Amino acid sequence: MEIIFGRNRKEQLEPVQATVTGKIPAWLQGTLLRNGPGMHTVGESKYNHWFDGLALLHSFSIRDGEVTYRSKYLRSDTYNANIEANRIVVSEFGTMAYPDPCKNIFAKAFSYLSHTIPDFTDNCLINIMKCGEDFYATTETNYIRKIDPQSLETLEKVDYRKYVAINLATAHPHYDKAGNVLNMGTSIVDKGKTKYVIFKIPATVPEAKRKGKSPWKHTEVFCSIPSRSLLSPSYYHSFGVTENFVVFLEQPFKLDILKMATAYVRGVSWASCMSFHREDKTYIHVIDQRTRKPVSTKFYTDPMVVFHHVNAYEEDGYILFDVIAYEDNSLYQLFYLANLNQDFGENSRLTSVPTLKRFAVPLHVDKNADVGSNLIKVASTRATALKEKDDQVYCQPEGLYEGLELPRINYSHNGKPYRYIFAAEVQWSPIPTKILKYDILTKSSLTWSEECCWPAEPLFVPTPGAKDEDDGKTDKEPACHSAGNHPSLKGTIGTPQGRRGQLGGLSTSKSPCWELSPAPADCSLLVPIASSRTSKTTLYNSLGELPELTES
Ligand SMILES: CC1=C(/C=C/C(C)=C/C=C/C(C)=C/C=O)C(C)(C)CCC1
Ligand SMILES: [Fe+2]
Repeated sequence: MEIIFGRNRKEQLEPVQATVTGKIPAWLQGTLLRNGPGMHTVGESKYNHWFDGLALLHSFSIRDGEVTYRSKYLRSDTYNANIEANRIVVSEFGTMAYPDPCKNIFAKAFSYLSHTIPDFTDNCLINIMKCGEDFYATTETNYIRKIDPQSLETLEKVDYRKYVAINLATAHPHYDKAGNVLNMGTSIVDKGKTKYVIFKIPATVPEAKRKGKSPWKHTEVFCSIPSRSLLSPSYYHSFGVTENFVVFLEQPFKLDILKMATAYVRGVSWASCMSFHREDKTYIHVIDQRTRKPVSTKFYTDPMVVFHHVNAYEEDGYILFDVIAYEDNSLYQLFYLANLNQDFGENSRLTSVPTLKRFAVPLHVDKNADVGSNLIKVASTRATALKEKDDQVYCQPEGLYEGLELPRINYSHNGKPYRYIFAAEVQWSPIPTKILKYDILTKSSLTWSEECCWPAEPLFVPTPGAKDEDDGKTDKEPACHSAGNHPSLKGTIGTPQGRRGQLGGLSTSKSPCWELSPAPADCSLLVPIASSRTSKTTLYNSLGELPELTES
């Protein structure tokens, strides 16, 4: 089987009716929005990395047991400039581009250097964020783009920097019950300091307070944590929250700001300005949401690379938090299109397997505890936290499961005790073949797979009125499709099958990106993301589009 990555996708502007196999519960009404790279070549020019591709928005509208699919490219300034020039003119994660065809790099470089940090892309391909009633396509730069969730049209561009001093922000915010957004970003060399900023975007602002101003004006800095280094802040893709705390990992996967400031002149990509420092530690910052200050104990663990926090919660004076950890940054390396397209089998092997790890952090450290003693006294985990000198605590995680990524949970348990993780199973290859349900309590797991199916990030939607954490199926409705009939994988949702083997998939969002509908948008459906009996299958993964697979 030949696997072709980075082939440009056509947008599907008119909604098409999907073929539904099985039966979708009648109460399932809503739209699943997904985002990801869809175009990797513009004219003769090609992006280098899969994360560079131009954002393609997808929607799956489910109503009365039927599904319609549509897709549309995000009309970002980046997209428009590229299309107009018929070549890539805006730099992305793995591709440095030159707007001036004569490559008059010096004039350009001066203007960049005078700002230290260049103007980044607004190609928001990673996720969809909900702020109040509004939806935004997001990436990890300072720009996000409002979108119309029905028509998938691109609306205004929001520059975070106007409201909070950050240059980068995560695409995995958290949401509280009221829908307020909690996110983190990095402020680079601003007034001589580099710091990580936690900020809150209110879901709504009363008109009296708002006085006609944009609700963004009410974005509030919650806390900021100084970076250990002015010129090499950590890269992070997500963070954890509990009811009272925020957990932030300052990991030794870092951005080199000096390299970034000169990348344009040197003709290298942003990705080349990131490196893993395996000799360094990973610092675990715990921020008390009530005082808005980091706790004073210095927690740390061994070097690792984490993209996805799964969940975190408080138990008996401890914080337990779960992440998918790697031993290095090989994941990013793997997604270079050159690696993906050539000899896929060998070049696409991860050098470290993504592993679910549980950490435990004590909230009260007994000053008199012996140096070397384990401060973790909860029976539920084998994770340890060893007391050291000078208020330092060395945390060692408990390894729970190897070979999973794109984790999701029942979001009503976000920040709270929980038991189940839904994820894509990935062993040594970045292309998942199974959906996994992992039970943290019994340490047992269930998987679903089917021939010619490459699942994306699963999404758990609870049954309306569900009591059990993993109740995502109504007894009145049969589960859909073959996978849905698996009694124990109930509640996991893939994306409905579309026409001619076109299937949807993936969203990296941590919150339910369902919108609209007076009926509850909850769902308990498991449909394979990609299941086609035709010889051509188009898939989307958690980043969006997966490659086209052609059977030979
Ligand atoms: C453009 C740009 C960036 C883009 C990063 C991207 C696009 C990351 C995607 C990560 C994903 C999808 C991870 C999945 O686990 C940086 C490096 C933040 C900073 C410089 C400018
Ligand atoms: Fe992600």
